[in-house]
This record gives sequence, C-alpha cells and structure tokens, in this order.
Amino acid sequence: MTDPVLRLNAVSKEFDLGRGRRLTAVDKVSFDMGPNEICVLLGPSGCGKSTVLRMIAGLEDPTGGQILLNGHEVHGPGQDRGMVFQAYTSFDWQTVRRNVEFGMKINGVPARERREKAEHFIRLVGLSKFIDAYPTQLSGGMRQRVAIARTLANGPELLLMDEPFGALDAETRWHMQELMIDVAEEANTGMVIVTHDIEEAIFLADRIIFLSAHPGRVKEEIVPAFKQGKRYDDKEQFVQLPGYADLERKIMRLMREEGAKE
Ligand SMILES: Nc1ncnc2c1ncn2[C@@H]1O[C@H](COP(=O)(O)OP(=O)(O)OP(=O)(O)O)[C@@H](O)[C@H]1O
Repeated sequence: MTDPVLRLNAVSKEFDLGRGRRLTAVDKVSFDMGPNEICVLLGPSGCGKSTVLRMIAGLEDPTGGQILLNGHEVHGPGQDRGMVFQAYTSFDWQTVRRNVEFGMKINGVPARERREKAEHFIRLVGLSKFIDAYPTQLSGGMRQRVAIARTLANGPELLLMDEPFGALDAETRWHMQELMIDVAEEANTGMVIVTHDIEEAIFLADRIIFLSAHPGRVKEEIVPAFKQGKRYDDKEQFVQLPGYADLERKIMRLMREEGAKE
C-alpha cells in the first residue's frame, strides 16, 4: 500500500456504564486504508462497528490507541470526513439543490461555485431531474442519494457511512450499491462503510475489516482477491464471478462462529 490515508493504531473504546462498571466495546483495532479505497467494517451485531466509525468521524474519542488521518491524529469532527447515517437527514423544507448547497454555504463557498458543485454531485447521484423537488416528494433511496450528494459536496477526503442502505428495500439497495461504486470512481473519495450484510460488503469493498463479536477485535482483514483489483458496478454479473461464492461462504462461517459467541 502507498502511504495510508487512514491508520487505526490499536484503537480501543471503553464505555463507562456507571457504578464502576465499564464495557470494552472495541479492543485494540488496527488497520490501514489507502487513498480512495472502499473499506467495509463487517461483523456480528454489537461487535463495535458503529463505535469504530464514530471514532473515525471524531464523534467519540478512543480510550486507547490512535486514529491518524494523513499522519495527523484525529481529534473531533472535521471537514475532511463526511458522515452519512441510515436515517434520512435532509432538510425537508428546502429543495434538493438547497440541501446540497447547504454545507458549502455555511463554509462561505461563493454562490456560482456552490451552484456548479451542487449540480455536479446531484448529477453524480442521478437526481438531476429532481433538483428543484423537496425531499418529501422523493423515495427513500432518492433521499439517501440527496444525503450522499450533500456530504460529497463538502469535499471530504473520507465518506463515512453507517448502514447507509439499511432502511431501503432490496431492489433500491442494489441500485444504491451500484451507484456507490460509480461515486467512488468519480468522486475520488475514500469510503468507510459499516454493514452487517455480507453480500453488500463483498460487492463494495476493496478491503473488509471483519470484527469479532463483542468486544470488537480485528478477526480478519480480507482483500477480495477474486476482484483482481477491479470494481464492478453490475451486481448480477458480480455474484457470478469465480471466487465470489467461496468468499461469501468463508465470511458466513466467520459470522456464524462469532455470532455463536454472543
Ligand atoms: N454510548 C454508549 N454507551 C455505552 N455502551 C455503548 C455506547 N455505544 C455503544 N455501546 C456498546 O458498545 C458495543 C458496540 O456497539 P456498536 O453500536 O458499535 O456495535 P455495532 O457492531 O455497530 O452493532 P449493530 O450492528 O447492532 O449496529 C455494544 O455492546 C453497545 O451496547
């Protein structure tokens, strides 16, 4: 790997549950992520995926270890990271265009540049026809695309997504997964995505960090060799590639082993 963009160095998180009780949610997690990679955090429920992502976002502080972004330790949120949550977080009283322009406006980006960038990212997520619509007039998948365009428009180096398609029906979910591959190619942004969906993880990931059941430790780091360094944006074609089924079986086994420990 060339110099990592993101490095987690023995990152731990203990929560204080009160009355002297403490819970170790994440235990000495280490991994590196290269420029523009799609890195997926996968593992059984409660293994600490969201906690790791929240620490990368700077929404939680590690209680041990370090998170380095381009060699600098992360302390708190920053514009170099943009977070997309599962729940739709658009402003319903503003049009798609205004939603996507919002962060840029706050950051003092001049009106013309704002407009051009908003149009670019709205096009990228396939919503040009709906640029003047309000989020309430859109489907769940479309609203999630607004959230993605809005986050990308702020120019983050890393897009952080916590179960971004969890609330969507299966077919919309496939479309969104395919879209994310195109977005990753075009937006030149690295992504860290939390999911517990094995198929989604294999489809999206350049690198999978599989966390063990509670407390979360890196059980396996998997670079899907069968992709041969390529990305595919067609799911039907993808699931038929030689090597796909083997990796799916392997991860199912890991998931069962870890799930049984809960
Ligand atoms: N603020 C908090 N205070 C106390 N415990 C917490 C807090 N946030 C998370 N935890 C605990 O840390 C552990 C990891 O939670 P986390 O949400 O990171 O897991 P996850 O892998 O994302 O789970 P899921 O897939 O079910 O969303 C869980 O045991 C959870 O109860």
